[in-house]
Amino acid sequence: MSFISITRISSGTFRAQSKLMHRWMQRGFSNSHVPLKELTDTSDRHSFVKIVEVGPRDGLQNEKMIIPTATKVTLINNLADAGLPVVEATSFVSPKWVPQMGDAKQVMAGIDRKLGVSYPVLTPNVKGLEAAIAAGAKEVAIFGAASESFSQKNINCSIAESIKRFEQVAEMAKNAGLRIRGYVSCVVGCPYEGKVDPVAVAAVARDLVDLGCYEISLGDTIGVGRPREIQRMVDAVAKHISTSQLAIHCHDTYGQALANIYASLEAGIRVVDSSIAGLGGCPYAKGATGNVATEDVAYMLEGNGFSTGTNLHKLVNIGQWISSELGRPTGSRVARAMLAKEAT
Ligand SMILES: CC(C)(COP(=O)([O-])OP(=O)([O-])OC[C@H]1O[C@@H](n2cnc3c(N)ncnc32)[C@H](O)[C@@H]1OP(=O)([O-])[O-])[C@@H](O)C(=O)NCCC(=O)NCCSC(=O)C[C@@](C)(O)CC(=O)[O-]
Repeated sequence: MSFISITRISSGTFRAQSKLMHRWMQRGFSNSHVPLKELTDTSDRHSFVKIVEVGPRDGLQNEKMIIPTATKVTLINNLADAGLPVVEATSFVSPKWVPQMGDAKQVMAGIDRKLGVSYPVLTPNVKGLEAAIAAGAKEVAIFGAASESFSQKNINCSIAESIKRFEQVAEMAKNAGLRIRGYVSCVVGCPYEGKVDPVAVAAVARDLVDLGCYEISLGDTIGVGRPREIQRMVDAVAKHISTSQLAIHCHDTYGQALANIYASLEAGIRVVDSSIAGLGGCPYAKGATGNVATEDVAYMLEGNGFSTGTNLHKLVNIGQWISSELGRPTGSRVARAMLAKEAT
């Protein structure tokens, strides 16, 4: 298992980290359990962590009140301006299933496409893919699950059927020159089946890579995971897929998200999904709360020797704005703390 993506760090950093790895291996530790402090405590402390902002899609999809398209467009543009390299914009799913995403085409037509920023969209089937291509999407995401019941509830088919369906979507997407990201939901727990076997997660993740996904986002959909479970799960997946191709996607239902992200960093992951102001929840995962807040992730990473390319003050303001549009306080603890400090 590789502990860090060679492509994302300088060769000097890599050499320094390789030495550290070697030292730790000699002391009988596996490479996934080298203390993060030592991994990042090198001459070049700033290894980059890519934050994938999922607020406009995952964050808003569960909102009951239909949000104006113009608000969604402003949100996406502002998030890109705050330095986020990836802003998941919307999903081309059935509006009968997820009414909030019914304006996907209009959202894609309204946003500015900032150079260097990716705006992926979810496409569960060929119909969704065709609509996404027509709307000018350059990157799509297919989304499966490691739990049969969740797969049925979320996309109305079994895991095996979903992979078959995605085969066609992926083939068409590749032919159209699109990048494909893959999601695996319920990587530690399922709202219908309870605990999920890491082996099942690895199998779906491997299938998605075989279909051509460049990155697999491992989703703790209902936020039940704890650091050791997350680390065990990542280790199981990493037996089949390099950690340089993995992302972690944590919901914060039990308040474990940041700890789980930290555990994923220790396991070698360098891509983190998050949602501005902690918005979110999956319509087919009852009781699950929002994603981990982007502001909280950026604060933690930047304070631990990683760079994210984001502007925390801008993120806090955006989170505050969208939360007020939705009529609720921000779910970001960092934002609350910073705003309280500013107010004094
Ligand atoms: C997959 C389907 C479509 C199957 O749904 P189905 O009912 O089996 O599909 P169907 O092919 O029988 O079609 C039913 C109707 O939907 C239409 N339809 C069919 N497809 C589309 C489409 N793409 N766009 C627009 N319309 C569509 C289709 O045309 C038809 O319309 P009708 O003839 O009845 O008027 C449905 O189950 C669906 O849309 N599911 C999406 C659910 C969803 O979006 N869930 C949230 C995202 S996943 C998530 O949040 C987890 C994640 C990724 O964040 C990671 C994590 O946290 O774990």
